Amino acid sequence: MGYHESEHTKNVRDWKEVFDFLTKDPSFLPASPETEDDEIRTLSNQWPETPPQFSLLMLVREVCQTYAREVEKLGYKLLELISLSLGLPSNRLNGYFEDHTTMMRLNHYPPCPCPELALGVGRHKDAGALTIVAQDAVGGLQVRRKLDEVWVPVKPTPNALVINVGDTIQVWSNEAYESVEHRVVVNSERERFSIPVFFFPSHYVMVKPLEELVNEGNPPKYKPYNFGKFFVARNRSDYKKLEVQNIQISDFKII
Ligand SMILES: O=C(O)CCC(=O)C(=O)O
Ligand SMILES: [Fe+2]
Repeated sequence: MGYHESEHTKNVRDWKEVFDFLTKDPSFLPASPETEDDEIRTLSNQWPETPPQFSLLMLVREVCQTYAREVEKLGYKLLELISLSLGLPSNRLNGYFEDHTTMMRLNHYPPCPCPELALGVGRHKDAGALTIVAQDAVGGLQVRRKLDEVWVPVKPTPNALVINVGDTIQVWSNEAYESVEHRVVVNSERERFSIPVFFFPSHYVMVKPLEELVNEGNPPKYKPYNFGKFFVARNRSDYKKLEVQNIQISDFKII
């Protein structure tokens, strides 16, 4: 985990640079998406080793970690509210996050000379449970309206956070909640900053519709899948050809 500027969405380099760090260090993910490969990879943050005390670097690290801790509290609160809204005990989802792989990202989208030819982030759905995003006043985040497939801007609101429901909650809730498709457009004049915190469950969690929510009248809409394998496959497929569809939860849909 650290700085890089080579994120791709479907083999197109995103017009952005990022700094990523794990909120739980170390975290664990499968080494590969192959089901027969049970090797686990250890991920660690790459903070500078010994920054001088009271340096700007030290301050940035502290501010980032404090912010992440607070947003994590909010994330768990939201998971509790989602559980209650589904008629479940408030702590129903907590066990899935014991060895979570939650990550915070600092996004910088520089001005782009040809914004019509590039995207800050190509269209995608977030694979995890929830994403909590702080964005500045520039704008650029868009969600795809299901009704007519029009891209609708998510207007920046001062002092407000954007909450994205991810694929995992769509499956757990058996589609009571839906993961929204979104993207980020860039512009030629103003740089943009955003800070998403991605809530990812433990890599070994088998994601499937919660048993309490399914019955004869509402049968499970998804087959179980391993979160870590799904996540790694999703990241890998971002480097495949444009025509190749990313792995999606629809691949596990029971029709
Ligand atoms: O920059 C944003 O507003 C959101 C970025 C995003 O969707 C992502 O990194 O998954
Ligand atoms: Fe996203």
